[in-house]
Amino acid sequence: MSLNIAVIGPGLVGSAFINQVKQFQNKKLTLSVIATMNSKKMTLGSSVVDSNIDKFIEYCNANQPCVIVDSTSSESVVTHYPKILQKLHLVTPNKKGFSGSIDLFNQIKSASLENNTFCYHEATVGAGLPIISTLNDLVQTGDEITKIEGIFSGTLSFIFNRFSQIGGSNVSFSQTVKEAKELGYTEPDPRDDLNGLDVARKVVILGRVSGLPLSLDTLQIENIVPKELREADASTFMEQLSNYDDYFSKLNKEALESKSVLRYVGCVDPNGSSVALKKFDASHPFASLKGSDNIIAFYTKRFPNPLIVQGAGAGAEVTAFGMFSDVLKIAKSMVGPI
Ligand SMILES: NC(=O)C1=CN([C@@H]2O[C@H](COP(=O)(O)OP(=O)(O)OC[C@H]3O[C@@H](n4cnc5c(N)ncnc54)[C@H](OP(=O)(O)O)[C@@H]3O)[C@@H](O)[C@H]2O)C=CC1
Ligand SMILES: N[C@@H](CC=O)C(=O)O
Ligand code: NA
Repeated sequence: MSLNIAVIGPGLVGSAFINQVKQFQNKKLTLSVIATMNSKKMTLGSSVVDSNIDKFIEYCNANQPCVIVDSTSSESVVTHYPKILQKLHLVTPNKKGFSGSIDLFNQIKSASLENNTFCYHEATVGAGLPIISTLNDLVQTGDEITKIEGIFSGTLSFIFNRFSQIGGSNVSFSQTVKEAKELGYTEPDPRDDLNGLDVARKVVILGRVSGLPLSLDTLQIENIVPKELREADASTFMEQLSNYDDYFSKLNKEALESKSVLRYVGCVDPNGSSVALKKFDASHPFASLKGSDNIIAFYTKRFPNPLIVQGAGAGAEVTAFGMFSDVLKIAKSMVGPI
């Protein structure tokens, strides 16, 4: 059996995904990347033309079975999901469609259910870590979620694991942000991580998957981008962030004096969800996290001692893995075990 794949946004993550797919070999299943599209050009088979998402979808509809992989962070591409899901499957690491308007979220769910097309978005939370699939399994088997708490940002995990550690660190805050960007952990503009919005989107997604009608408008979100740099262009922001190193060093010093470290955490809680920079005692599991690891604790009726998932939560390869494993789930539903 052959499954076609069409990639919107062959950027950092999208290219890693395409490379992983190209290496796939299996006797029962062939995967072919038949089309790609960025904001300017699209390749449909062997022809290269100006980008037009309606034509891209038409081409995919004519080349079934097909999965569209949206690897952009575009607000406009996600508005096409209900249309895509009329005839095609969808896999995406793009958080916008599931954390923006609740109407769009519901339309996406309905389009998938009514047309029997799959819509998988594992990589929207914790990159390739099995977070969405675990949550869906818990909910669909009848467990009750009481709280989900964790470090959901690979970028903020990396930054605070490096910058705020017991025993001290000799790296500045701005330097850790630069490193996180160079390592491919950040959003295209790192302020989308530092302002808490990326974590907030993940909290909203987990809330909605667990049945809570969370929204970005009502969630409490702590923005740690210095006020003066919030409107600056992206390169000015990166250049001037070092002017605020002393501010972050002072916050860190205060935490270390009370034998605590700083960690940026998200919490899904029916009694009040939040996204904030908090102090954690050196003995807390969040305090000993390494690299860009995420740690997510699911507290449920069945798991009063939380079910914990931990591991690399950002980076092109692990994100592409999450997308690829979603594509393989779709393929296996068609071809059986592989
Ligand atoms: N980096 C990570 O660790 C993780 C990333 N993600 C998510 O993965 C997604 C991709 O991230 P990343 O690869 O780093 O981003 P990049 O900026 O590297 O790539 C984005 C791609 O999308 C294309 N694009 C943007 N807008 C449009 C549009 N309207 N139509 C068609 N193509 C468009 C860009 O093309 P052009 O060059 O023409 O603009 C580019 O090819 C994001 O949603 C991100 O949140 C999720 C989990 C982890
Ligand atoms: N910028 C995000 C990427 C994954 O969603 C992060 O740092 O976690
Ligand atoms: Na995930």
